[in-house]
Amino acid sequence: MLIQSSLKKCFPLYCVLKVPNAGLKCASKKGLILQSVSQDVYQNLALEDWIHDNMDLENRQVLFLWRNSSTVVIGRHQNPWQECNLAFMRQKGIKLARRRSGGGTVYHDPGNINLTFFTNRKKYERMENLKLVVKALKSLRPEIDVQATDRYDLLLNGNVKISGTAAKLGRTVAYHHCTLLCGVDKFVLSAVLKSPYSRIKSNATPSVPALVKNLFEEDPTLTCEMLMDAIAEEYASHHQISNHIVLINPADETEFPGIHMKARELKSWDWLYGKTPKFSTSTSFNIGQEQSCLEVKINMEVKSGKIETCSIDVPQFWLPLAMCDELKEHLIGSKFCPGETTAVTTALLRTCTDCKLHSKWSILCEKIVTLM
Ligand SMILES: Nc1ncnc2c1ncn2[C@@H]1O[C@H](COP(=O)(O)OC(=O)CCCC[C@@H]2CCSS2)[C@@H](O)[C@H]1O
Repeated sequence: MLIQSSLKKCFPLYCVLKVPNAGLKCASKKGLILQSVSQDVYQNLALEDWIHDNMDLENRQVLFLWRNSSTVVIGRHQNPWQECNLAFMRQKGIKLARRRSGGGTVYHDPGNINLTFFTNRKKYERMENLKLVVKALKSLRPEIDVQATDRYDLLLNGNVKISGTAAKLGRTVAYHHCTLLCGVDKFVLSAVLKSPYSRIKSNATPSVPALVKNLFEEDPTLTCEMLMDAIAEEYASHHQISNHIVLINPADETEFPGIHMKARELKSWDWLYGKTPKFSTSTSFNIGQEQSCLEVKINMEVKSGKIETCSIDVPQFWLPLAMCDELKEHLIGSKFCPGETTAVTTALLRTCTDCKLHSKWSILCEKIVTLM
């Protein structure tokens, strides 16, 4: 429920008030607490970018609170094929996002809160931010056992992770963002973070898997709203600023000029997949041949998300070398993705009039698509 800012006077100092967008212009010069009304990961990441690029963070600190619909968020230098189950995500409508900060892969849904702490470079202090979150949790549930680790995770009861951290350091400004697992779907979390590809070689940053727990499992009476409000209150009190949470809509181009373009870039194939560090993948599978089995080996090198080299090793008596070469030639230069590969191989299959060879080529093409 939105409360008019004129009601502010009626509330005690650190009771959180929520005001719509208009509050941004007249907001405190020293510090600001923003909360997104959108659960679209690309819009929210675009808003992070927008704040980073456009707001005066030299003399002002900003806390941004946001949640997303089902999404896997990979780090800036990661390989999505290596980190998650893309086929499962496509099937379930789970989004993929690549953030601008480094680090590992996490799963978001509305049961996960994200907190972004913007400061100037000098004031960038991840441990201080995490201590603030712990203090907020303790203000709600004094008995809760949450501690920050030296890799800036938050652990519950000393052994299960409830928060992961990443950061982006600019020349003059910086942000630290972290998650807070409140009530995410843990079955989906573990299913999406399991990659089906075991044979990818790359220098991409690997994630550090951990046992996770939701805060709601510890205390089912907590809610995301309660937790966000408690963190906002603690932030306001710590920075001695107004306890208003300004509700903002990252889809509002008038308020945030240029934000649509930022969101479009974050959603693009070139950013999501094309930014993957170069990798190679190898696979082998068997094809039933009358009473026996034939082994097929495929190796590919993928650069900027596109197939750079490709080798397909099948016995020549099964498929003539020339046909293998033709398939390879068509694949090289195309995107390492099921859509484009299906289009390429379908066009190629149309050129084959020999029924038997067509079906063999087709088996091969189908297998290649499942690799993606
Ligand atoms: N939502 C969430 N929160 C905490 N931990 C998680 C989550 N999802 C998965 N995991 C666990 O963390 C590891 C990966 O840990 P790892 O340490 O490799 O990576 C991170 O923690 C990155 C945190 C990024 C935070 C950003 C803040 C705003 S946008 S995303 C994964 O394999 C799971 O075991």
